Amino acid sequence: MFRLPSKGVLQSEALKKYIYETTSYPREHKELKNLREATVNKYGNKSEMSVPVDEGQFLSMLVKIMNAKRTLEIGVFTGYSLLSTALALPHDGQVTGIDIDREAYEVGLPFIQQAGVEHKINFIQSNAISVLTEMVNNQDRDRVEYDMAFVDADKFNYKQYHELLLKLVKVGGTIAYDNTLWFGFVAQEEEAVPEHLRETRKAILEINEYLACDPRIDISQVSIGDGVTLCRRLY
Ligand SMILES: C[S@@+](CC[C@H](N)C(=O)[O-])C[C@H]1O[C@@H](n2cnc3c(N)ncnc32)[C@H](O)[C@@H]1O
Repeated sequence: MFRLPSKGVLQSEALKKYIYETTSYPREHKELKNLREATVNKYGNKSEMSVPVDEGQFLSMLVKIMNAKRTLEIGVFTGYSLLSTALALPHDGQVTGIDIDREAYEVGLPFIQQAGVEHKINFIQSNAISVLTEMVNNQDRDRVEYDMAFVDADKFNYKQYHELLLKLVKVGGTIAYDNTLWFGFVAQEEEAVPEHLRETRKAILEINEYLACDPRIDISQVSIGDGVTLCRRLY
């Protein structure tokens, strides 16, 4: 009798390679490819902090499906997800990207400029918690509501980001949290997890539980990249 392969097989490196080669790489924007290669050249292994090419396309699709016009990004690095978003936004759309590290953003900036979308980007070099807190405090004055937010920064602050973003993203809008499957280690016993990944895994397990119990949102866990949790604000 035919039996379906186990989930482990479905998420293998071979399958990832198949997805990249058949769907992702052929449709990757030239400047995203250039930015990705420049990031690898400059940062080596650390370049793995960038969202992978299929996740960039997923974000782009989300922006388009939602007809998003104003979005937030927490954690920019060299800008792979930022450029994916900016390319997907309409001409008068804007993504506000927040990161403490301007140097990394400047590695990606020439490719953003070459792609002709710099005008859609508002980069803020700062700690994201203080920027978001200020945005919430100035909300009456600024009256800006965001359609979408993508969170890809310090995992220990995800709960705080969630509380702030629920005040900034409009009802019906989406908040996407990256890395919520943490290399698959969320599903393993602590002893099986390399020691340097345990603390972050614990923070991710906590936020996953927190989000799963939150009645203010619809939720969907997506197994793309390192896991993306999609939350839709209900009220
Ligand atoms: C995983 S990387 C982001 C990758 C990016 N989304 C991409 O596709 O290239 C995480 C980024 O979060 C930034 N970061 C960490 N903690 C932060 C904080 N408290 N406020 C702002 N940025 C922060 C780091 O400087 C780093 O660039």
